[in-house]
Amino acid sequence: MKVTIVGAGAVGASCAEYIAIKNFASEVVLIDIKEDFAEGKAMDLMQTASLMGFDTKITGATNDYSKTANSDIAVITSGIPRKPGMTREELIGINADIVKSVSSSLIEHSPNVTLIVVSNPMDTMTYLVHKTTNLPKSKIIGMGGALDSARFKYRMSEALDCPASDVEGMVIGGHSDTGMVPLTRLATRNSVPVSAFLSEDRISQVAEDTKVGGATLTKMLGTSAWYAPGAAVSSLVQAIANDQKKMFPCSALLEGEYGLNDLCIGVPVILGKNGIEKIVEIELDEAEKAKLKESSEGVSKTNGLLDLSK
Ligand SMILES: NC(=O)C1=CN([C@@H]2O[C@H](COP(=O)(O)OP(=O)(O)OC[C@H]3O[C@@H](n4cnc5c(N)ncnc54)[C@H](O)[C@@H]3O)[C@@H](O)[C@H]2O)C=CC1
Ligand SMILES: O=C([O-])CC(=O)C(=O)O
Repeated sequence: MKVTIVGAGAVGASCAEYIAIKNFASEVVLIDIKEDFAEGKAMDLMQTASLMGFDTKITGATNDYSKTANSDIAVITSGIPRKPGMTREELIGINADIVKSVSSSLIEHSPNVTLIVVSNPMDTMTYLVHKTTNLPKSKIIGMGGALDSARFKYRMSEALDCPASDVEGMVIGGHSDTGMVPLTRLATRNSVPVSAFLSEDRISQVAEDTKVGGATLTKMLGTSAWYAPGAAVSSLVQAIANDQKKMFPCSALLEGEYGLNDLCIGVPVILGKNGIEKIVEIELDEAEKAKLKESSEGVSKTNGLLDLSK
């Protein structure tokens, strides 16, 4: 199993580290445009192999896509992150050109690759890859919901004063400060609805904290987060690599599902060796449907800023 990660920055390197520690891939190639940067990150990570007990071979390359040839899975983290006070949508100008050229170079050397798009604004970058490549829709996956759901479980575990592993929950919708739809009605602690333990106000607070999870960390760190993003990507990569058939909310191209069309947005999908093997349509109540619709309008508005004629 060969995995390429484009962008050896904070998220890309964290993702490579978690993939290596989980020890399921034979090879990880890191690519960056900064001279020697990916090579340096790869060497640093390889010097942890004997300490952490993994056999994954990590190499780095500066913009040389021949090194990525025949990758099974590629992750796109190249681009700029936001600074405090910015929205993810403000990154579109620079990141769209980067994502377009990177996805085309990847596919040139790995025509059967499954792509995981991370660069922001992620739902729109995922849509851009659909519009500008010939990959089947099952092989273009946007990562956002897996991270947002992990943050939702973290916030819920804080409210419940329990380990996050006791909590089940999912966030669908756009990966943006206002567009996320945390499904509080369906969240449970060991199968018991969280409403059995928490007031409506406390549950709403968890949902609001979840939605601004990325912005909160960006304010604290001066740039956006990387550990949980890297871990979330590594879980998607592992689900595909090990054909796990696990369900994650991912940004997928919708063609009528949830009453939505011609956009990529976070919905539950089954991930296996063929990428997105199924889009799962769960029953939403009227309020959730309305929030997802509103979220989709925000994503479509950002998609409208893309120049698809180039
Ligand atoms: N979807 C999600 O849930 C998340 C998305 N992000 C996004 O991921 C992206 C990366 O974030 P960080 O790793 O923190 O940024 P970073 O600045 O640490 O790393 C980005 C790397 O991309 C490289 N790069 C730029 N243009 C390139 C090109 N054409 N080819 C190859 N490499 C190139 C840069 O040299 C840099 O090393 C940002 O757009 C950020 O907003 C970050 C966290 C979560
Ligand atoms: O907040 C950001 O800009 C990066 C990101 O998508 C996240 O951490 O959720």
